[in-house]
Amino acid sequence: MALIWTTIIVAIVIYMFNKLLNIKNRKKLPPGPWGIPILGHLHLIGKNPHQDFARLAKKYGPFMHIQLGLVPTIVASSPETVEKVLKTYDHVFASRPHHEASQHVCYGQRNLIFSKYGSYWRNMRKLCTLNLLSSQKINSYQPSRKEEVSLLVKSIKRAAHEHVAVDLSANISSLNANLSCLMVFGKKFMDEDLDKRGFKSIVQEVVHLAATPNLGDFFPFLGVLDLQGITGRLKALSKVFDEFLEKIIEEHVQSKEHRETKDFIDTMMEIMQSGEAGFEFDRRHVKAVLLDMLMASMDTSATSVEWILTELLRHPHVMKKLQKELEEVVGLDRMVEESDLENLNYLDRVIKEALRLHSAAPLLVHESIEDCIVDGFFVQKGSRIIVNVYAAQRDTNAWPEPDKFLPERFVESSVDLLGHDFQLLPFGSGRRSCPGMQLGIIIVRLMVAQLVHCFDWELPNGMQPSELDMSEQFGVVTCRAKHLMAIPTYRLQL
Ligand code: HEM
Repeated sequence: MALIWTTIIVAIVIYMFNKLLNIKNRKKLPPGPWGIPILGHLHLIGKNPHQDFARLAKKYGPFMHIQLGLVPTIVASSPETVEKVLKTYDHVFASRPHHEASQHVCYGQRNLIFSKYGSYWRNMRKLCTLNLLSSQKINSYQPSRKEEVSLLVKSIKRAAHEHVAVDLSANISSLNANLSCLMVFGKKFMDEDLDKRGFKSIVQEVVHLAATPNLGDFFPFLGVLDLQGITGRLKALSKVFDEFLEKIIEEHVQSKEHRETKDFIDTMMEIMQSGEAGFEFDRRHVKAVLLDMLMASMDTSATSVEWILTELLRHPHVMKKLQKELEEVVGLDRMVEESDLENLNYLDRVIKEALRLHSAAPLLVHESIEDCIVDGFFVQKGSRIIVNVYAAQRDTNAWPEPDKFLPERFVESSVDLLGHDFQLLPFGSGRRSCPGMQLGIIIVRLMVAQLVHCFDWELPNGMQPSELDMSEQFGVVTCRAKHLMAIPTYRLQL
């Protein structure tokens, strides 16, 4: 108890000291709501922070200042202010804040996703882009994508035969987990392989804990106390992961088998053993990046596909139009091939529009590495910089009727998904944008095209499209709160 009181008193003293400093320096901060001592604005943030920030931005503007505990925070919410953050001042805002979870799970923030901006991040990003995520590497996994998607279609075909509803969310997530494991480890993992709780549930627990607001992230001196017990759980999980990764790396090292398609472990271990990385690169770095690739690829693609299918089920006329395009380009006597994807223009529009409404990562979290002035407003070094993708992608100046699902809005538009346009950023933009974008787009296109081409879909229990629950569950990725269920009918003639 005495410890907690001491902590609270120290927090109050630091808070008052910061306040006094700010008053003395009289720097003009961006507009924002009044906060309360110690907490700042933490109490204004609920289960869906992207929606809470968007509501606040309507009142205080698209470049807003808030205080999350002891951390000064800027939230950019319009395409114009997002451009300032991710383009004009990208060199200042390209770092990441302290992240208690990745300190423990990702070998002291040695991974790419959470590493601070600097030479280590630059070297690691280059290494991953060139060796793991190049076009050549992505193409080398084409056969396993084809095989895994065909297996999913076969299993759904059985459900179609019995005319029963399938859990699309679970199936999509399982397929993505398999694709990621094949790419990273060279094999799929059964549930019991990682721990008796199961591979997927362990990964999901880490992802969930990583997204849970940790007091240590907002009051750094509270980190060691672990008042919420999150750090303890993360340390236990990181031990499970570490043993798992050690075991599988060892299997790779011992294996004399020549593998035609090298998985990420083969590639990373080769680089480590050759000593050619050109920067400190040992087993901890290999393991941190392997975890990155697993976590970054599994849920982002799955969530994107889940939301795209949700919107198609809510808008049957769009589903029909997409099926018509697939019939014209592919025909009904074969399945979609990756080479067909570039000819599917309507598919492209459907995907853009669904990711505009449901970005897997609605908030991008960066950190400022130095003091700077943006449009006359002071941004302090060490500020957390939040890009509210959700708000920018629904900005009324950029998007007429922003809440409506209208793939046709892209007919005359040159806006793409690649981060050139600050009103559509599902993969981010600038230095910290997604290096797995090309792979992510292929997987999403392929899965949506295949599921819509092979099957007609109807909602179970006579549910009307307008009755579909659209609640979101915010996290490292923001997925559907409830699993998507639908009844398939097979439609190909083969
Ligand atoms: C549809 C699928 C995907 C989506 C929507 C997505 C989205 C994103 C977003 C929004 C970011 C953060 C940008 C920022 O903070 O400014 C990101 C970062 C990242 N993504 Fe993806 N991603 C996807 C697939 C993938 C895949 C397949 C991989 C690798 C196998 C990957 C690897 C990464 C990595 C390593 C980062 C961190 C980059 C850095 O901090 O420098 N992503 N992704």
